Amino acid sequence: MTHIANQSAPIEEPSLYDRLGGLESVKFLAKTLVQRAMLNPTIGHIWNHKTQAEVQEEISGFVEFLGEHWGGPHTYTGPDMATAHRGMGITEEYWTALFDEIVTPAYVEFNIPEREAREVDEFLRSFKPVVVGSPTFKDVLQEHPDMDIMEGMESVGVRWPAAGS
Ligand code: HEM
Repeated sequence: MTHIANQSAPIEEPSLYDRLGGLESVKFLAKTLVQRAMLNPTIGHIWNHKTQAEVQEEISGFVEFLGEHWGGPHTYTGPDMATAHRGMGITEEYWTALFDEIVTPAYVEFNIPEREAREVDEFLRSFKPVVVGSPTFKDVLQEHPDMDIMEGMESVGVRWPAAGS
């Protein structure tokens, strides 16, 4: 008598990526969130001077980023989140608008089950310390008109996120 029947591989939980519905769902989520962010009265201005290509690239990068973290077949090659948002001037108010007016309502509207919605929400919110609080790069320059732009805000002592945060 063998025990082969008991030795089957443990059943692997499907990834968040698959539970959300795979590539089409993640793409839809990424493009809808960015589209609504651009149209939002509180944060839309951040995209005022973005070109079509820049916005399209941002969405592709967002899909790669979410796909990689959520267990999909993606590799994100863009900048880390602090670098991507440093100098953008994202405030607490903008963050609240993003979640209260765009992200949270989307869970209900797109019938994302409670467990998946919670995982998506925890994931997105975990980036708050490296998305919120940077001054705009132009504000830093105006305060330090002789700053070497290529050396960045760090060169005039503006460190964001602050070390250890
Ligand atoms: C109010 C909050 C936010 C605003 C206004 C915002 C805005 C932006 C903008 C305008 C870009 C494009 C940068 C560029 O063209 O160089 C960008 C990049 C990006 N954002 Fe956000 N963002 C916010 C929050 C978040 C959150 C919570 C995440 C989740 C992790 C996120 C993920 C990304 C990613 C992955 C990119 C890089 C895409 C790439 O370069 O490949 N953002 N964000």
